Amino acid sequence: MKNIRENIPSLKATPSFRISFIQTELPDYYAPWMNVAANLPHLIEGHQLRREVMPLLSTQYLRGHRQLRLARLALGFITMGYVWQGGGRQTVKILPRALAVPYCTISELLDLPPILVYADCVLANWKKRDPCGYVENLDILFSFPGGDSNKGFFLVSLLVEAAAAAGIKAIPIIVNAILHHGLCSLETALQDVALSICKMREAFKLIHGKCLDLIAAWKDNFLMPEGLVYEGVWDSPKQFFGGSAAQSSTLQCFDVLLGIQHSWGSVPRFSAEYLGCMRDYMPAAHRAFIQTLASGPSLRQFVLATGDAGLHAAFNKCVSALADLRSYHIQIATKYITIPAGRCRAEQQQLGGCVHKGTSVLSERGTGGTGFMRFLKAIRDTTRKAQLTEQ
Ligand SMILES: C[C@@H](C(=O)Nc1ccc(Cl)cc1)[C@H]1[C@@H]2C[C@H](n3cnc4cc(F)c(F)cc43)C[C@@H]21
Repeated sequence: MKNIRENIPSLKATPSFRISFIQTELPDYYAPWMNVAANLPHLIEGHQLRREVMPLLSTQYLRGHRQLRLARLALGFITMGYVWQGGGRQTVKILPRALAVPYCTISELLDLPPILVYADCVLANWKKRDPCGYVENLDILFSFPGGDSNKGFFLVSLLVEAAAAAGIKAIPIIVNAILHHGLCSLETALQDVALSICKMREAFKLIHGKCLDLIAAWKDNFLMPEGLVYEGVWDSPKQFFGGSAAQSSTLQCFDVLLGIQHSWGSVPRFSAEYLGCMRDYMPAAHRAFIQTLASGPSLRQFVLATGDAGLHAAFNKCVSALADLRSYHIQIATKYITIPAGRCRAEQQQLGGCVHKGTSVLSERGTGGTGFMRFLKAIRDTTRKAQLTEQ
C-alpha cells in the first residue's frame, strides 16, 4: 500500500476530518507524564502504577491543539491504568490531584470529558515509525497490556477512519450542490461517498486476529457505582462513558448525511440519546461539523424531490454500502469482541465475582457486549430501511 497520504488525497484537504499528525513529543517539563504513559503495560502488569509518584505539573507550557491532544492522550492512558490496574477487584474511587487537575484542565480546554475516548485511542494515538515511510510503518503511541492486539485494533480503526476521509470531503460538495441545484456534481459526490464507504469496509478487513481489551468506564459500571472522584477538581464523584465505536465521528456523520434516524427505545441505554450523548465525546470540531450537517438541507428530501433516477440510484448505493459496512462491523464485533465478553461473563459465573480481563473490565458498551450488539444490529436494520423506495 502506498503512503497513506498519497492514497487518500483528501487527507491533505479536509480540515475538520484530516487525520492530522499529532505530535509525539512534549516539552521536557512533561517527561513525568510521557515516561509513565510510555511504560504503562510494564507498570500495570507489575502493579506499580499506583506507587508512581507523579508531580503536580502545570499545563501552562503546553502549546497548541496538538500538544494538548498528546498530553490528554498520555493522561487518559495513565488514568485508565490507574483506575483499573487491579482489574475489577481493586478499582480506586479517587484519582489523585496530580493526575486529576491537569487532566481536567486540558479536557476542558479541548471540550472533551476527562476519560479516554475513541478520538484519543484511535485518532491521536499513532505515529509513523519512519516519517517518510509507508502506511505499514504506523505504530501507536500508548497501549495497555495485551501487546499487539490493542495496537492492531486501534490502527485498523484509524485506517477505517482514514478511508472515510474521502467521503467526508464530499459532504461540503453535496451540501453546495443541493443549495445550487447542481445535480451532476451531486451525483458524482454521492458516488465518491459510496466508494469511500466501500473502502472503509476493505480497511476493516485488516482487523482479523485483533481485539480490544475494552476501555472500561465509570458510568453504569457496577464496580464503580458512584463514578470517580477527581481530587482537587470536583468534591463529588463523576461518571463518564468508556471508549466506544459510537464515538466515531464518521460512524455518525454518514447517518446524518443520509438522513438515517436512529431511535430505539427497547434498550434505552443504546438509544438515539446514547448516540447523541456520544457526540459530547467527539472532538469539538467534529461535533460542530455533524451539528451543522444535521441542521442543513435534507439530502434525502432533495433527491426524492428531483425524481432523478441517477441521483436516486447513487443515494441508494450510499445507503446499501453503509448497511454492508454495519453488517461487517457486527460480524467483527461478534467474532472479536462479544465472544471475549461472553467468556468473561462465564468466568464471572464460575468465580462468582467480577473477573477482569487484562487491565480493564469488559464493557457492555462501546464495542462489545450483547447490549452493543443489539445496538449495532438495530442501526444496521434502520440503515437498510433508509433505501429510497422505487418511484
Ligand atoms: C474496530 C471497531 C472498534 O470498535 N474500534 C474501537 C472502539 C473503541 C475504541 Cl476506544 C477504539 C477503537 C470499529 C471501527 C470502525 C469504525 N467506524 C467508523 N465509521 C464507521 C461507520 C460505520 F457504518 C461502521 F459500521 C463502523 C465505522 C468504528 C470502529
